[in-house]
Formats: sequence, structure tokens, C-alpha cells
Amino acid sequence: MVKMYYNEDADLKVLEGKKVAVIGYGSQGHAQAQNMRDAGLDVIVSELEGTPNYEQAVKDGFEPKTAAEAAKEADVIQILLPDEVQKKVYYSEVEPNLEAGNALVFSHGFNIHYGQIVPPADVDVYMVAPKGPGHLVRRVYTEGFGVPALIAIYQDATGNAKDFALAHAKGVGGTRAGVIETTFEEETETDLFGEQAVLCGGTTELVRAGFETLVDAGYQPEIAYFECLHELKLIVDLMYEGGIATMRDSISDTAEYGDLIAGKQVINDKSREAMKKLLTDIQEGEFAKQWLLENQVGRPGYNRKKAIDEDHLIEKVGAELRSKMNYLD
Ligand SMILES: NC(=O)C1=CN([C@@H]2O[C@H](COP(=O)(O)OP(=O)(O)OC[C@H]3O[C@@H](n4cnc5c(N)ncnc54)[C@H](OP(=O)(O)O)[C@@H]3O)[C@@H](O)[C@H]2O)C=CC1
Ligand SMILES: CC(=O)[C@](C)(O)C(=O)O
Repeated sequence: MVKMYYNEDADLKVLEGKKVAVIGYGSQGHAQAQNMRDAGLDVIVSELEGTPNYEQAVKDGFEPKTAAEAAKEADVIQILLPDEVQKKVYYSEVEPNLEAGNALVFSHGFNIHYGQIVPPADVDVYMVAPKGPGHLVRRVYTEGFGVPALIAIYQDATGNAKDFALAHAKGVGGTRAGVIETTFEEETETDLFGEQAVLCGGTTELVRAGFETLVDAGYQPEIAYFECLHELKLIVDLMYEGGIATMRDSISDTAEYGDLIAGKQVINDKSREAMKKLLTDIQEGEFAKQWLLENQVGRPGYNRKKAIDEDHLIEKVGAELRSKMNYLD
């Protein structure tokens, strides 16, 4: 059984007297910076002046700096920029301000694993990767809990990188739930695979395909929305709390039989082959190349596909229903 690290395994004192810079105040940045500040760490943030997230950082009580200023001042520099801009900002603003003994921290291994950022040998390089969206990393922390996290040590120049990583994970709330040690390679490749094949790509396509099947067959779009999207959260909540078996205990035997006979017709051998191809493309760097090139040419494919998806009937029906339903506590 894998070793899990909890609060008692991490000592915030190892970061005492150290300034932590969070560069990028977005989904993860706003969450991790506030969580670490609440945990008593000395946190500064960097954000682009004049942007909504800059204003949010000010509203949250920070005085946002440039990435260069933050890197110069801090001992621990956490890069929570979009993966596709990290290389540019790192080499132009962060690296020139690194000092021996600093720590460079990531929450996803993309830029290190695919060789976009090659840090100097005299700094620690580690990862603290919450396994959840940033806004829930903050929400759950304020409720007294934590989102589980991964840590990975890429470079241990000081000999203390793991202690720093565990303390950092404690600061963001990860050790409240549990922390597992991995590698930059394993986190990068599994995270990319998960967000493409299961969490985001696979699930959104499954939801849209189910919705379209019902709507094309003449059923009310609202009914299709309830069945294929809204209820999915409730089903997944049960899986989250107690595994697939717990979810199956709660649904009807009729639904469970349907689950058992239909699942493999939808996610069939062809689907599994497609998943393996996605993983191969990730492992061989094909996805990374495609994503970095897409950004270099202004995201034509991303923008077109995003526009089509955001114009989908399921978005319109969902917005209408969410405006009418009393469901969020
Ligand atoms: N989103 C998530 O839940 C998770 C993300 N991660 C990882 O965390 C990292 C950050 O991702 P995420 O939080 O989603 O990113 P976001 O895009 O949400 O936030 C990045 C922030 O950095 C800002 N920014 C861009 N350029 C600069 C700059 N030059 N100087 C300062 N700030 C800048 C962006 O501003 P603007 O928007 O105006 O460009 C934005 O506010 C990535 O490595 C990601 O893979 C890991 C786990 C989960
Ligand atoms: C939330 C998370 O970990 C994702 C989906 O992999 C991401 O946003 O990068």
C-alpha cells in the first residue's frame, strides 16, 4: 500500500523565515496563496497588473508584484502560471533572480518533464500538485478540510527538498487529506491522460453524446440535461465517498443491471484503444508539442472548438435550468 503523508508528517517550521512567492494568481494561485497565508506562511504573489486576477489578489489582501520582483524577494518560488507561458516568464523574469538554495515549485510537471524549463543545479525543484480544481482547493480549505495532493522531488540541492515539499503541501491543505509522493514524469503523464481521457475530455464528450442522443430522439432537452449532466454529479459524489460499489448500493437494481450490461457497449475496445493512443501521444511528447505549437500560432484550433462547444444546446439548457433551480446550498 502506498505511503500517505498527513499533517503530522509535515513541519511548517522548515519554511519559517522563508518568503514564498506564488507567481500567477489564477485557479491554483489564488487558492494556494491564501491557504498558505492562512497556515501562517509568509506569502507574496505575482500577477499581471490590470487583469481581473490582479484585482482579486488586491481584494484578497495581497500586493501583487511582477514575476521578477517576486522571484528576487522570495526563497521559495512557486510557478502557478498557465503551462504554456511558464517557459517565457521563467527565463525572462524568474531565472535571472534565482539564488543558490532557493526552491522552485510547480503544481504540474509539464515544463520540467518536457524539458521546457531546465533549472540551475543549485536550487531545489519540487512539486506540490493538489488533485483538484483550484477553486475547490480553496473552498475545501476554508471548510477545514483539504484536497489530496502529490509531491515530487526533481532536484534536492539543499538536502531538504522533501521536508520543504511536505511543509508546502501542508500549507495548501494537502496533508489534511493525504499526500502521495510521485515523480514529475508520473504526475505529468497521468494528469494529462486523466484530464483528456476521463475527467474533462472523456466525460464532457460522454455527457454531450448522451444528451444529443436523447434530444435527437425527440425528448425534452431539459429532461436530457437532468439525466446526462445534472445527475452525474450526484452519482460521482457517491463514487467519491465510497467507490463504485457504494454508488451501486444506492442506485436501483434496474440501474445497476443497466450499468453492468451497457457500460462496456459504450466504453468498448475501440474506446480503450483510443485511450491508449492518448497515453502514447502524451508519453512520446506529441501532445506537448501540439499544445505548445497551438499556443505559438494563436490557438486557432482551441478557439474554434471552444466556441463550438460553448454554443452547444446543453450549455443553453443548463444555464436556463440553473437559473430556475434551487439546488446549490
Ligand atoms: N487549474 C487547476 O485546478 C490546476 C492547475 N494545475 C497547474 O497549476 C498551474 C497554474 O494553472 P492554473 O491555476 O489553472 O492557471 P490559471 O490560468 O488559472 O492562472 C494563471 C494566472 O497567471 C497569470 N499570468 C499570466 N502571465 C503572467 C505573468 N507574466 N506574470 C504573472 N501572472 C501571469 C494569468 O493571468 P491571465 O489569466 O490574465 O493571463 C492567471 O491569472 C499550471 O501548471 C497547471 O497545470 C495543477 C492542478 C490543478
Ligand atoms: C484540476 C486538475 O488537476 C486538472 C484538470 O488536471 C487541471 O486543471 O490541470
